[in-house]
Amino acid sequence: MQDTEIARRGLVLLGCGKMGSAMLEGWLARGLPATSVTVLDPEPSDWVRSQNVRIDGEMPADPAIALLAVKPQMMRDALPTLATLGGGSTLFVSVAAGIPLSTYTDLLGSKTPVVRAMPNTPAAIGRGISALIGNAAATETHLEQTEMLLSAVGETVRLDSEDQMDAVTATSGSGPAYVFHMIEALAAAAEAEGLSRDLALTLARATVAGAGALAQETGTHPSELRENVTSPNGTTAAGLSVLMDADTGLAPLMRATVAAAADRSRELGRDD
Ligand SMILES: NC(=O)C1=CN([C@@H]2O[C@H](COP(=O)(O)OP(=O)(O)OC[C@H]3O[C@@H](n4cnc5c(N)ncnc54)[C@H](OP(=O)(O)O)[C@@H]3O)[C@@H](O)[C@H]2O)C=CC1
Ligand SMILES: O=C(O)[C@@H]1CCC=N1
Repeated sequence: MQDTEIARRGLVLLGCGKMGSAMLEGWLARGLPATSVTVLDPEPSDWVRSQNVRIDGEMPADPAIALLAVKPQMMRDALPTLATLGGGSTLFVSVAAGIPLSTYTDLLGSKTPVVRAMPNTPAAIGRGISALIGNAAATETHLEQTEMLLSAVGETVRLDSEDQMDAVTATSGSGPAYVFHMIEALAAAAEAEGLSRDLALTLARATVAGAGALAQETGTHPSELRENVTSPNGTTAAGLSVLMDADTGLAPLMRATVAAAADRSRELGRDD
C-alpha cells in the first residue's frame, strides 16, 4: 500500500479500539506508511502509540479516506469532528454495526460519498472478510478504493442491498466470536475428559484453525469434509449424533444465535 492515493493523501481513523486496531495492524503489515495514518481516539492504546501514526489531533487537509470505527452509540457525538471533510473529496467508510447510510448522509450532506462496510477481526492477520455497500454519492471508483483498502486485510464482497447488512454483521462480523467460543467449549470438553488445560486448548485451537483452513483452501463443501472425518459407526458419528440433533444440536442453536445478533443490529439502527 506504499504508493497508493491513501498513502499520499492520508487516512483518518476515527476510533482505534479493537476493530480499528485490527485493520490498522493489517494495513501497516501490508506497507501503508504509518505516517499517512491519523488516529483520532481519546485514549490510543500503547500499541497504537508505538506505531508512529499521528495521534496529535492534527488532521491532513484532504485525506483520501475517513474510516469511522467508533461504537455505534458514539457515532453521532464523534462524527462532527470530521464534518468539515463532508462534501469534499474525502471518502467516508464506516464499519459501525447497525447505523444506516442515511444517517451519514443526514450528518455529512448528500454529496458526501459514504461506504458502509462490515469487516471482522481476522483482518489483523490479513484473513478478514468485509462486506460493503455505498450510498448514492459513492461512485464505482469509491467502491473500488474501499475494496482496495479492505482487500489489504482479507477478502471483500459487495452487497446488493443495505438490508443484507444486519445478517452479514450477525454472520461474519460477529462470527469470529462464535468460533472462538467453539474453541473454548471444545477445550473445556477435552479437559472434562481428563486432558490438561494446556493440551486441551492446544488441540482445540489447532483443530479449529486446521479445519477452517481446509474448508477455505480446498473450497470443498463443509458437508463433504465432515463426511470425510466420519467413519461408519466410529467416534465422529457418535459425537455428531449429539451435535447434529435436530432439536438440541448446533444448527438450531446457531439459527437462534445469528437471529439474536441480526435483531440487535436492526435495533442499533433504530436506536440511532
Ligand atoms: N470488534 C469487532 O469485531 C467489530 C466491530 N465493528 C464495529 O467497529 C466499531 C468499533 O468497535 P470496537 O473496535 O469493537 O470498539 P472499541 O470500543 O474497542 O473501539 C472504539 C474506539 O473508539 C474510541 N472513541 C470513543 N469515543 C470517541 C470519539 N468521540 N472520537 C474518537 N474515538 C472515540 C474508543 O475510546 P474509549 O474506549 O476510550 O471510549 C475506542 O478506542 C463499532 O462500530 C463496531 O460495530 C465492526 C466489525 C467487527
Ligand atoms: O459486537 C458488535 O456489535 C460488533 C459488530 C460485529 C462485531 N462486533
